[in-house]
Amino acid sequence: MDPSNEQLLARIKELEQENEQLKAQATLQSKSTSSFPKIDDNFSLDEYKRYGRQMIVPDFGSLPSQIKLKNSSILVVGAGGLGCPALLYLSAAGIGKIGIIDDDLVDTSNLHRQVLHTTETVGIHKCESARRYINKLNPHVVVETYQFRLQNDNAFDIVSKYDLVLDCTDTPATRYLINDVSVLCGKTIVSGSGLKTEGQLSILNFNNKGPCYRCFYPKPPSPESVTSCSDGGVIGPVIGLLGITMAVETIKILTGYYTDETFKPFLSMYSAYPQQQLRVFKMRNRKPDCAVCGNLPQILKETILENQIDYAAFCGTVNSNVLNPDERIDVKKYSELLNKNNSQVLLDVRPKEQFGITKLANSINIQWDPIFKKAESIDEYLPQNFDKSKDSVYVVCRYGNDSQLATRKMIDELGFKNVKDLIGGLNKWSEVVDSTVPQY
Ligand SMILES: Nc1ncnc2c1ncn2[C@@H]1O[C@H](COP(=O)(O)OP(=O)(O)OP(=O)(O)O)[C@@H](O)[C@H]1O
Ligand SMILES: [Zn+2]
Repeated sequence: MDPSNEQLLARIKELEQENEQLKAQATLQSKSTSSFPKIDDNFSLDEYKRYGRQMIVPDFGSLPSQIKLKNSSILVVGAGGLGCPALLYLSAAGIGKIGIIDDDLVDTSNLHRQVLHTTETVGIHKCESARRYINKLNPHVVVETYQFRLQNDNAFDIVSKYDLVLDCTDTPATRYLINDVSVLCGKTIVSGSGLKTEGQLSILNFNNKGPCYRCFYPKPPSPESVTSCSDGGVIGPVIGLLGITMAVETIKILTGYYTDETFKPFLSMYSAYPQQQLRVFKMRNRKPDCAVCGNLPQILKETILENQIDYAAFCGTVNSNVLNPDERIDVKKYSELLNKNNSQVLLDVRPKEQFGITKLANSINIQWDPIFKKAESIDEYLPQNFDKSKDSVYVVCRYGNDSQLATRKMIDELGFKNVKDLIGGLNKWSEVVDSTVPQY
C-alpha cells in the first residue's frame, strides 16, 4: 500500500477512537449526574441495589464498609493478566477512584486472560480499553488513566495520590520500584504474580508497618536473569484467579477487616495442576535493618532509591553489551544469505513446546536452559561433518534475548568460532521477512 494511504488510514482509526472516547465520556457524565440522584449523604438508590448483596455479608462490614470503599482510591499498575480481573471486581465492588497505569496496547495474544480487553479494543491502549469497560460496568467509579510506564521519575507523584497500590505487573524491576516508592509514601501494596499453572499473592507494607518486598529479597536480580524471552506462558484462569484474590484482599484492607493486631504477614501460593492446591505460608515481620522499610533515617532511604538501577532500562532487553555487532545478524540479511546458500545450521533455542507451534525450515531445536547447563549436548545435534572452528551457526529464539546469551556462551565456552545471533528473533522474522510465520 502507498505509505501516505497507510498514514491516512492510521489517522482515521485514531480519530474514530478519539470520537468514541468523547461519546463514552459524554454518556457517562450525563448518566452519573442526572440518572443517579443521591437519596442520602452517601449513595443513590442504584448504588444501594448494586452493592446490597455484598453489604449483607457479615464479614464485609455492612454500610460503613461500603462507604469506606466509596471513599477509597487505588492505583492498579498493569492492566494485564492480573490487573484486568482485579479491576473488574474492584470496580464492580464500588471503589470510589481507580487509577490505572500501563503503557502497552491491547494485543490479540492478551485476550485469553486479560478479560477487560476485547477483540474490538485490540490495538488501543490497555488503559483506555479498561476504562471503557469499567465505565459500562459501574459508572459510579472515577477512573484515572496514565498511558505510560511507572518509572523512577513519575512514581512518587502518581503513587502518592492513592490509598493503596496493586502490583499487577509481574516484572521484577517494577516490583522493586513499586515496593520502594510505596514504602516511602506509606502505602500498602497488594502484590500478585503468576506463571504457567501457578501463582502467588502477598500484602506488603501493610498499614506502613508490615514487611516489604525487600525484607525478603533485599536486592534485585541481575538483568541477565530476568530478561529471558522464553516466558513460559500462563493459563488464563490461573492468572485470573490470582487477580481476583488480589481484589478480595484489597476489599479486606480498605474496609478495615485487617487491623494492625489481626494482620499477619503471609504468602499464599496457588497451583492448578495436577490438583488444585492453595497453600498459605506465614511470613516473618519487618526486618529492622531492611534498606527500605527498616529503621533508617528517611533521607538515607531516599538516597537508596535514587541510587538504584535504572528501572526503565532494566527489563525487556538483554544488556546491549552481551554481543559485539559482528556477532549478530539482521533477519533480512540472514534471509538473503539463505537464498544464496542453504547449508548453514540454524539453532533454535526456544523450549520444545514453542518450537512445536512454529519453526523456521531446517532449524535444530536445543533449548537455551539445557545448553546452559549441559553444553556438550549441542554437538550431538549438529551435522556429522560440522566443523566448529569454521562452519557457521545462526541462533534464533522468540524475541532475540536468549539467543544472545546462547551465542555468547557458544563463542566463549564451547569452542564455536562462527556463531551469530538473529537480531529480534522469530518475532522480527515474522515482521520483516515472512508474515506467515505466526507470532504467538
Ligand atoms: N512499569 C510499568 N508501568 C506500567 N505498566 C507496566 C509496567 N511494567 C509492566 N506493566 C504492564 O503490566 C502488564 C502485565 O501484564 P501481563 O503480565 O499479563 O503481560 P503482558 O505484558 O500484557 O503480556 P505479554 O507478556 O504476552 O506481552 C502489561 O500490560 C504491562 O504493560
Ligand atoms: Zn522492608
